[in-house]
Amino acid sequence: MKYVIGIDLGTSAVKAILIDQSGNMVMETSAAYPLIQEKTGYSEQDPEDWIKQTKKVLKRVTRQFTGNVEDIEGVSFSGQMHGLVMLDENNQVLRNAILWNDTRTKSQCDHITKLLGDKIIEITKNKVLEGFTLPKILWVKENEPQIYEKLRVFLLPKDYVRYRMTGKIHTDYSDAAGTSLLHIEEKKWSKEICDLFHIDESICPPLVESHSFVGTILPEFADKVGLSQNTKVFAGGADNACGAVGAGILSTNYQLSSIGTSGVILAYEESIDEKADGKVHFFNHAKSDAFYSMGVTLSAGLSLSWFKNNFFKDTSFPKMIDGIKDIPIGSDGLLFAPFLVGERTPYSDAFIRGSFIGVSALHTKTHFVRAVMEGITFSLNESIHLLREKGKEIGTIVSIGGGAKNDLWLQMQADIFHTRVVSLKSEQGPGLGAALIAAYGCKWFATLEEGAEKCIQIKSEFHPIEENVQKYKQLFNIYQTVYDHTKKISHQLLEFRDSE
Ligand SMILES: Nc1ncnc2c1ncn2[C@@H]1O[C@H](COP(=O)(O)OP(=O)(O)O)[C@@H](O)[C@H]1O
Ligand SMILES: O=C(CO)[C@@H](O)[C@H](O)COP(=O)(O)O
Repeated sequence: MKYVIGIDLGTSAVKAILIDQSGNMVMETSAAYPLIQEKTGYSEQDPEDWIKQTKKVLKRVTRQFTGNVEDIEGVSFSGQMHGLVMLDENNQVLRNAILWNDTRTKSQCDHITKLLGDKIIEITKNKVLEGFTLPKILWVKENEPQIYEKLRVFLLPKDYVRYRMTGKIHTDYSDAAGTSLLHIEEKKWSKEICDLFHIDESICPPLVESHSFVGTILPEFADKVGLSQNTKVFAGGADNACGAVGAGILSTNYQLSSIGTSGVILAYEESIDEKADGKVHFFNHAKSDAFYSMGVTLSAGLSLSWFKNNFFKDTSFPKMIDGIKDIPIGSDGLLFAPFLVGERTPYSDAFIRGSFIGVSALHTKTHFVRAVMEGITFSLNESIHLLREKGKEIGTIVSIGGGAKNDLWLQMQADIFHTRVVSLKSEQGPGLGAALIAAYGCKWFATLEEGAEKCIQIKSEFHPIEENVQKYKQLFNIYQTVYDHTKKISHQLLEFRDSE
């Protein structure tokens, strides 16, 4: 029996899964690392933490593995998108990685948008947002010129881990798509954008397909983690693209809802969107020459973890959530907007902040838990709303990520999204997607679709309950007015805080 490993470099943790050639999930393990938030709006990680924890999960896999490690034929990656890792001429890391949820780059985004105008959407099919990579590069150029001077190549997070494993430098199209530097249709780094911002194109890593074989494991790395040096390494993809592969979003029949640190609603696209307007993201898929549209809630799982860490520290997620059964839909008039770190879809506003509205003397801590979960799901529903407006038919939604572990939340998704929602045997969509990419690279399957068919198993399904749907529709209409009503107050509060 042969095996492959999928490594998902998430924001909160790295997860590794081992699958066998029959499509069974043999092992699943994870190791966490911290976020470094030196100032408000900043979000960084030390790439060395990724390496340490990736080695730890791989060691765990090989220690528990009862077969011959030579039979672990391939490895591939899924990674948090957009993060900037800067390497010098000796491929040494120059500074902490600046992550997708870091919002320090407002002025760089304004500058890019001013200089490029409509061209940014024409070339990259997306607006430029604070989280994307190009504005981060420009921020370092302006604010840390001594570091920028030494920059020889930048990588996305999972590409750096793969580099340390293989000694080879690449990125794949699905991750490159989130940099604001890729010509999405031509699948080339945009010379026009590089030239306009005086960026040497040589800092952009060589581009490959997600299933491309990029090398084998360096002897020292292999020894350390117990893998064979012959294990083949395949490029992998952006976590949302891999999540889509791991959830079988390889045709227009299914859409994806992912509640990780961020939240995502994603729809498969067969061809380039000639009419992309930047309201939702449009990126290259990890499946060759396919694409996807996606809306992002910046603080989805993060909102619930934030709430738990502050108010339910010693309670588990299942126990904390269980109480919401006894709270009615709408949390007795309490509404939450999950803008803890700004919001992407549909507002693209790094400075909006979250709010609880309607707090009254009858509300308990558990009302707040329900309100947080409802607010996150309403935010995701804004992306569904935009996709429906674009003419997308929302059929069955496959729910993945930490949020898919809870049946009450899955039912809430079905009721708010007003569609059938299914959960999978493993909610680790991106890790499974990475494993499927490795398996496809190893030629276990003729297509990714065939692999998905064999490996993805539905666990349970949830149908909208009409009475709930109607109540949530009313509430969603109210939710949609929160941004406009709180924008000015939010911005004033940030000004006040920053003037202190
Ligand atoms: N048992 C659970 N039920 C519901 N939500 C959960 C549960 N466990 C974790 N979560 C949510 O899932 C999020 C983590 O999801 P995950 O997919 O692991 O994130 P990432 O890939 O960003 O590291 C947490 O922030 C938390 O809000
Ligand atoms: O910025 C985006 C997508 O554009 C995020 O979805 C990141 O890719 C991080 O993902 P998680 O760690 O939340 O899975």
